[in-house]
Amino acid sequence: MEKKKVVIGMSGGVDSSVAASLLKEQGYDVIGVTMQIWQDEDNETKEEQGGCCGLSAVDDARRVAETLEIPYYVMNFKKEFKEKVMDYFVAEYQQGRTPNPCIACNRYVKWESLLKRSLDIGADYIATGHYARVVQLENGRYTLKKSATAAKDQTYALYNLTQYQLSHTIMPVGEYTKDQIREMAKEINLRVANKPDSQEICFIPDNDYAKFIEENTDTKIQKGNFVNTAGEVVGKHKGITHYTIGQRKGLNLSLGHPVFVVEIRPETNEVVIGTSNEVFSDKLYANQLNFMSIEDLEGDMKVTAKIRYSHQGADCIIRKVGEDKLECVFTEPQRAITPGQAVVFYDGEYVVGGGTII
Ligand SMILES: Nc1ncnc2c1ncn2[C@@H]1O[C@H](COP(=O)(O)OP(=O)(O)OP(=O)(O)O)[C@@H](O)[C@H]1O
Repeated sequence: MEKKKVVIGMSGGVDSSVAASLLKEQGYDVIGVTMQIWQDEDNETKEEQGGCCGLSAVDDARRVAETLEIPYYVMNFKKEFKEKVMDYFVAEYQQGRTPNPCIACNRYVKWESLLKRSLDIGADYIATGHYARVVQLENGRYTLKKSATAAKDQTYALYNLTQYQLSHTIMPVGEYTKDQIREMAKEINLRVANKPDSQEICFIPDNDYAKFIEENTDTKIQKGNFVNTAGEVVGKHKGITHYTIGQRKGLNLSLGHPVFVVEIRPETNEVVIGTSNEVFSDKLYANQLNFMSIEDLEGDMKVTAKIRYSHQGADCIIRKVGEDKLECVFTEPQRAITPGQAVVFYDGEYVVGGGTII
């Protein structure tokens, strides 16, 4: 029988390198691909342009491919990444929301663009080093199951993959712990075995989001008022792009008690601050819905919801309140429900679906 062909996205890190090796062991015909996504053309030789797709990533990935004796290519996805990830990131902040660029990158760049190009060159699947497991349920639907190590689980950032995309996806490292993956990397003599995990947002290496936004927009970021929940002006803010819900640091307000951002109002350029109690809420609405384990939501459903990557999850009831809108009511109020972030629903270990908090 002819071997199934898999394109593995290689970022030069430990996880995707071991994923490539596991796929080879499992008998697939494996092709390594590194996507070039964000570095500036003029700066390609600069060391600090590393990221997950700079020169050192390509060098590392190429060496791993040589060690594993698999064909290796570098593909350019800068246009897709700029449009679907960087431009979206800037636009969302300007609208007073807090975006999640990794989720946009996963769906549109990794799964839409890379999957398409991979199928075009004759592949049957794409694979990544994400900590998650693709499973097909008894009802025939594909979904994601949390990774064996809860602490590394990345299903949150993958909730919006479609059924078609999931049916062409393999995530080989989801069954293992990070320690096991590092062990395997050593066994197969991968030089990248001790490489640290990648951090934060890849295209903003110094983590200064506001500076990045300012440099990537023609619209001038305007200073405005901090107001309290009673509507009184209590200070001046640096521009709404500097803030997110729940933020306490960097407000430069001394009101005699701790204050937090509770709302951002782009239409009036106001940042609303409140007490720690006012950052809590027991309800959210979401749109841009995508369901995995179920075809659609009918009636009420009891699930666990994660409202940000680092959230441990909370019990709630979800129900549709429009064609592309749902309401989620938590058993206990949750801190800092943030518009623009994803909310992902779980039934035990399995992803039910998710959406964008509005
Ligand atoms: N530039 C890229 N080119 C190809 N695939 C990529 C690229 N960046 C990320 N990926 C794929 O997405 C997966 C998850 O990426 P993420 O940034 O979350 O993890 P990572 O720490 O880079 O993982 P790794 O240890 O494999 O480097 C990677 O394991 C890899 O398969």
